[in-house]
This record gives sequence, structure tokens and C-alpha cells, in this order.
Amino acid sequence: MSNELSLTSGRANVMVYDDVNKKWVPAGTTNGFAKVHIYHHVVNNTYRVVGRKLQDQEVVINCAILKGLKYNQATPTFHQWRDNKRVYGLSFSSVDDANSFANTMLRAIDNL
Ligand SMILES: CC(=O)N[C@@H](Cc1ccccc1Cl)C(=O)N1CCC[C@]12C=C[C@@H]1CC[C@@H](C(=O)N3CCC[C@@H]4C=C[C@H]5CC[C@@H](C(=O)O)N5C(=O)[C@H]43)N1C2=O
Repeated sequence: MSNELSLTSGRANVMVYDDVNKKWVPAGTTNGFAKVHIYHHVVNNTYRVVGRKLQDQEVVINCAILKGLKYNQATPTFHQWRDNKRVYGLSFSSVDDANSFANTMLRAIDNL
């Protein structure tokens, strides 16, 4: 990530929605908090969400933020969005982390 800037990071439990069983499942191999960043590749003007588990650095999310992304703040600490393959959910450890992440996410989408 040398050519990418971390614009914000927050602590969240990263989930993906299991459409078959209609339930949220941990995005990585185990449940647990991750440090979730929004990275900006300045030269390309692209953005992505990257999250690594606090415990073992496992990358549990690495997804592009594309133009027109609809970021749904379902509750003050649970935010979600879709890409063409899956639905992501971030269950933040605090409202402050959630707000900071959401503000940066909305600015990134606006800047695409
Ligand atoms: C048009 C569209 O795509 N709509 C999407 C949402 C969306 C809208 C606009 C843009 C993008 C998106 Cl993504 C949609 O509605 N989606 C996406 C997949 C899942 C879901 C569908 C059905 C279920 C019903 C209940 C609801 C749900 O999941 N929650 C309620 C609110 C918070 C509540 C919080 C936490 C999580 C932690 C585990 C579970 C629990 O608390 O135990 N849980 C919840 O229960 C959470 N659902 C959804 O969000």
C-alpha cells in the first residue's frame, strides 16, 4: 500500500451476507474485530476498503469503492453496501468510528 493513503480507519467486525441461508457471516475465517481502512490511490483517484483482523492481520475485506456506491447506515454502528458479488456489513465498535468511516466513505464516493 505504499502508493495509497489511508484516509480513515476504524475498528469493526466485518461481515458478509450469506444470501442462501439469509444470515450474516464473518468475512474472514473467524469472527472478531478488524482495523478497517479506506485507502486512496491518489494517482489513479481510486478508493478501496481494506480490513485486517487485529489478532492475526488476516485480510478480511479488500473491495473497491465504485462510483454510485450506495452506503447504507442501517444503524448508528452497523453500515452496509453491495458490490456485484456480495453484501458487506461493518459492525463498528463505536459510533465515533462509524461516523468517521461514513463521512470519509461518502466523500470518497462523491469524489469519483
Ligand atoms: C435493497 C437492499 O439491498 N437492501 C439491503 C440494505 C441496503 C440498502 C441500501 C443500500 C445497500 C444495502 Cl446493502 C438489505 O436490506 N440487506 C442486505 C442483505 C441483508 C439485508 C436484507 C435483509 C435483512 C433483514 C434485516 C436486515 C439486517 O440484516 N439488519 C437490520 C439492520 C441492521 C442489523 C444490524 C446488524 C446485523 C448483524 C447481524 C444481524 C443481527 O442484528 O443479528 N444484523 C441485522 O439483522 C441487520 N437485512 C438486511 O440488511
